Amino acid sequence: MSNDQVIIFDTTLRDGEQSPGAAMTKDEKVRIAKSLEMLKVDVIEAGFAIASPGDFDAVKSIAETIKDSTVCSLSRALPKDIDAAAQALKPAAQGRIHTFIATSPLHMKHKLCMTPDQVLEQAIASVKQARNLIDDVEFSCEDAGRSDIDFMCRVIEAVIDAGARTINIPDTVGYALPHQYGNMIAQLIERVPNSDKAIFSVHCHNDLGLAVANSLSAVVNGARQVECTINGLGERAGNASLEEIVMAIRTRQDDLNVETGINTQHIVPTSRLVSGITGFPVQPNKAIVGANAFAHESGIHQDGVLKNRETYEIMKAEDVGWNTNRLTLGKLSGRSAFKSRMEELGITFADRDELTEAFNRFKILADKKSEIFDDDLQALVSDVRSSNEEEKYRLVELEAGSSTGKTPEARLVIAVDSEEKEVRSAGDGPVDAVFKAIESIADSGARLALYNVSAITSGTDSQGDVSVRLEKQGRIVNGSGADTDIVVASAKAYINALNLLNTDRPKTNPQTGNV
Ligand SMILES: CC(=O)SCCNC(=O)CCNC(=O)[C@H](O)C(C)(C)COP(=O)(O)OP(=O)(O)OC[C@H]1O[C@@H](n2cnc3c(N)ncnc32)[C@H](O)[C@@H]1OP(=O)(O)O
Ligand SMILES: CC(C)C(=O)C(=O)O
Ligand SMILES: [Mg+2]
Repeated sequence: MSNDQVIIFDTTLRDGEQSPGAAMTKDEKVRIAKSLEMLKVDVIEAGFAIASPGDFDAVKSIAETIKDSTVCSLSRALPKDIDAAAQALKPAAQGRIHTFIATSPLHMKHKLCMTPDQVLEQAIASVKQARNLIDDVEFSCEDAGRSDIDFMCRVIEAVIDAGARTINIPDTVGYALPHQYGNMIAQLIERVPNSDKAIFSVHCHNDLGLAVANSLSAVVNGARQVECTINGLGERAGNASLEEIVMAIRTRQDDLNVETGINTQHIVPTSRLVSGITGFPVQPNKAIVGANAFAHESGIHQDGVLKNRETYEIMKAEDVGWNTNRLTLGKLSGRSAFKSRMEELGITFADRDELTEAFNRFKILADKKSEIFDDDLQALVSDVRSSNEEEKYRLVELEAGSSTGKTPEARLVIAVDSEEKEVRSAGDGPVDAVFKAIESIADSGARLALYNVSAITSGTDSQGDVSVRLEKQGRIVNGSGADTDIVVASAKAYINALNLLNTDRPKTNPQTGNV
C-alpha cells in the first residue's frame, strides 16, 4: 500500500516574518520563494497582502515568479483583506486565499469582541467571498488549541459547505500537548460530517518546544497538511520547523506511513539562505541544519561511525544538503578519528609508536584549544617529526615572564646531547630573553636574520606558528615551531634552527620545506 502524501505548507515568508527583527524586502522574499520552489514545497504562504503596500507587492511578485508551488496570501475574515489577497494573487499559476478567524472563547470575547454566532457568520461569509474569487481556499480556526471542540465542529462543517478545501487547526499559542492535540484532530475528522471534503492541516507554535511533536501527532491522527517554517522561524518561539517535520516523516516513514514530496538535498542551502537574509543564526545543535547536526566529537562515537556510520547516525548528511558528516577533533577524540583525519591529510605513521607520540601531543594541544583544525595537525606532526630526528638541542622546560616596569626574564631547561642544562637570561622582551638564554648555552655565533609569528588558525586559542631564520658564515637555515604559547613556539623554532645549523649538510626543514 502506498503512503499518503503530506502537503508541506511553508509560512517562512508570512509567520516566519512575524519573528521580531526578521522583516524582509520584496526582493529577499522572492529569493527565498525561489529556493522554496526548488525545495518542492507544495504551498508558499508569501505574506499578508493587506498588511502593507510592500507586502502586497511581495505577494504579487512571488505570484508572478513561482510556477511549481501554490502561492498563498493570508487574510482576516474581512472583505477588504480577501479582496487584497485575491488582487495580489492574480498572476499566480496556482493561488490560494488563506482566511482565518479566532474560535477560542478568550479571543472571541476579548480580542474580536464578537459572539460565537457572529464569528460563525463571518467565517462563512469570508469563505464564500474568497471562493467567488479563487478556487483554492483555506480556512483557519485561530487559537484552535484553546477552542471548544463542539463550536469548532459547527464552524468547520459550515466553512466546508461554503467552499473551504483546507481546514487548518492552529495551536496559535503553542499550548497543546502531543496526545491531546492528536486526539483533537482525530475527533474533528470523525465528528465533522463533511470532513472528507477537506484536507485537515495543522499549524503549531513552539512556545513549549512542542511544535514538531504536536504536528507529527496530528499527522498520525489524520492531518495531511503541515504548516511550518525554515529554521523554525515564526511569531514568539517560532513555528514547527520544516526540516524537522520533513526528515522525521522521511526517517520514520515505515511507522508514520506518510511521505512528502520535498527535495531534501535542498534543505541546508535554503536554511542558509533564510538565515543569511534574516540575520537569525542557526544554533549549532539545531536538528538537521545546525553545524553540529552531523558532527561527532567524542572518541567512542567517532570510532563507531568510522566502523559503520549507522552506529551514531539516523540520517545521511548528504541527504539534507551537507557535503558530508564531520568528525571534529578535540580533547574527547580518540586514536581512530585522529589517525583517520591524518590519513585524509596524507599523513601516515611509520609505526604505532609514532602514531602514539603524535596522538599524545594532540591530546595535550586539545586540552589547551577548543577545536583542532587541519593546520594544527600538520604543525603538530612536523613538530613530532623534527623532534624525532637526531638533535643536539631539545627544549625541556620554559618559564618566561614580563610585567610592566620590570625587565622580562626567562628560565629554560635545554637538553644538550641528552644532558639537561638550566639557564636564565633577561631581555628586551620575553622572546628576546628566551633567545639569549638559548644562545648562552649554544653560543652558535649565528645571526638572527628573520623572526616571524603567525596564527595557524583563527581565534585567541589559535596556535602561534613561529619562523626563525639564522645565518652563519653564508649558510642560512629556517627553523619553525608551533604552540598555543608563542614564547614556547619561539623557543622551539630557535632550537629547530640551531639543530639544522648543527647538521653537517643542509637539511630540508620538515615543516616549511626550506633548508
Ligand atoms: C495568529 C496570527 O499570526 S494572525 C496574523 C498576524 N499577523 C499580523 O497581524 C501582521 C499583519 N498585520 C497588520 O499589518 C495589521 O494588524 C492589519 C493591517 C492586519 C490591521 O491593522 P489595523 O486595522 O490597524 O488593526 P489592528 O492591527 O490595530 O487590530 C486588528 C483588528 O483586526 C481585528 N481582527 C483580528 N483578527 C481578525 C480576523 N481574523 N478577522 C477579522 N478581524 C480580525 C481585531 O479585532 C482588530 O479589530 P479592531 O481594530 O476593530 O479592534
Ligand atoms: C493565522 C494563523 C494560521 C496563525 O498563524 C496562527 O494561528 O498561529
Ligand atoms: Mg502562526
